[in-house]
Amino acid sequence: MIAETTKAAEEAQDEPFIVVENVHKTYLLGVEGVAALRGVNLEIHQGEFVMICGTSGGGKSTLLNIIGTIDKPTKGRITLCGKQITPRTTDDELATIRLKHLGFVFQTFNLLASMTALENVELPLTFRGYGPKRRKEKAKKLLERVQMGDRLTHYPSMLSGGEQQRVTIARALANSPGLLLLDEPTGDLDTLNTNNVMKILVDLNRKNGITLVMVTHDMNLIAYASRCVFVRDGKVAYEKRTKEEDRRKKIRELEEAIEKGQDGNKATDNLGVEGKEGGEGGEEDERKALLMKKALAGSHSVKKRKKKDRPAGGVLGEGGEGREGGERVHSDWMIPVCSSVREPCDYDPVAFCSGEDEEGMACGFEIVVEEQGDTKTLFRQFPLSANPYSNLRMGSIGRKEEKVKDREIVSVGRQNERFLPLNQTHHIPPLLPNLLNLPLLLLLHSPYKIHLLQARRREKEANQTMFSSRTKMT
Ligand SMILES: Nc1ncnc2c1ncn2[C@@H]1O[C@H](COP(=O)(O)OP(=O)(O)OP(=O)(O)O)[C@@H](O)[C@H]1O
Repeated sequence: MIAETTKAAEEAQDEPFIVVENVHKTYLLGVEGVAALRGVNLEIHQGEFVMICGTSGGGKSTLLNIIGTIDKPTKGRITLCGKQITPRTTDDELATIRLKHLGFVFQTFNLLASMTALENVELPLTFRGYGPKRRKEKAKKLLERVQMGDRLTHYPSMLSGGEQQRVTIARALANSPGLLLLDEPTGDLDTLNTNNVMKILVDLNRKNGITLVMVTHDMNLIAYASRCVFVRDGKVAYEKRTKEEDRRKKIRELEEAIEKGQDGNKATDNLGVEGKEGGEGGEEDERKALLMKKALAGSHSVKKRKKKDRPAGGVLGEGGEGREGGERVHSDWMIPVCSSVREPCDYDPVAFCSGEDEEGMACGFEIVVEEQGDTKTLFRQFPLSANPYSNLRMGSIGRKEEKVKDREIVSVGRQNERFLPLNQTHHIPPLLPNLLNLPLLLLLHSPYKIHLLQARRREKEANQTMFSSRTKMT
């Protein structure tokens, strides 16, 4: 009996964790479309660390997004954790798979600038209904796991790129995923930070048994993985396994490099702000307040983004407002959310409500969802003292009206308006650069059904087309 059980367990282990069968993906663009994947076949087993490499534009990110269910194949089949995914799989089913099994890490850190490291990690736990005490404890543990226990109250702008990426990894681990999908997680990092991130990933794989699939351009990294899959012209060109002894050697070298590197770099690692946990000191508080104001105003440094010129995964717009080369850059992507009064919803809508203070500075937001006919505030954050509704630009919840008095929302109750129309969403990018990550986070972490509209390149075009374009690119 025991022998049989063991055999069954071994066979289960032998079952591939991810099966990609003849997967095609064509993006609808122009008359012909873009064939990003043209018949990919791939199997990945539990506990593997697989890198996806290959030429630029070859289809790596598309493949990763399809494995991660944030994009759907045009043709072909994916089996993920024993569940078959086809073009007919519903968004609800996909959300459940993501919530149960998957964690995501992207090249750009996607942290919310107005929230501390701890709060950023708490966010997915909030979406999942954890109470404040429980989620704080869990978020703290996750941050300690990525060696960020001494940066809990730091805002993203106070953290180095590598530290921000570690916070993102902690956030991706919030739902205890069996599979972590990473799209060039070290693409924006220097060597020291790349080493730190790689060490964490290797440990997650080897010590915690988490399966990793990572897209990278960096050929120096591939020996950390057990296998590398090379993708070219929308197909798997070839695969290469790393010899276990080579892998061990590479990891040993990594550990040595970290030991040597960290001593010399610690002081400059976080913009000179040493981790003073919960510091009462006036100077520290002032510095934090200033950095936070800057972050909210979108003036924190935004690194050049490799994929700036197209929406990530074909689903979400990237961009936002920031400074590049000292210039203020406005996003030309729409924030792809919300339903409209003009078009009745056939899904649970999500609205963003945001406000700005007298100086026009973004100061808060909330997310409202509708559940069985009732609206409910899922998340609310008004970190600055100004009245966030003094100049309401966007959103508003159904059958309810909100007023703000002394920083607290005191009443609710407006009739006949569910949400502000979509044509007002173009106010958002200049208003809340910070918010651009929210649709992505909601998509990845919330159990709510969210219907994302394809981001449109130009506002003008978007204003004309958004009401009719409800569907994602498939
Ligand atoms: N949303 C989109 N709309 C239209 N075409 C897209 C979209 N996303 C990707 N593509 C196209 O699909 C092809 C594959 O893109 P993908 O991002 O998967 O490649 P990649 O191998 O990850 O590239 P890179 O290494 O440069 O990041 C490219 O030709 C790209 O231009």
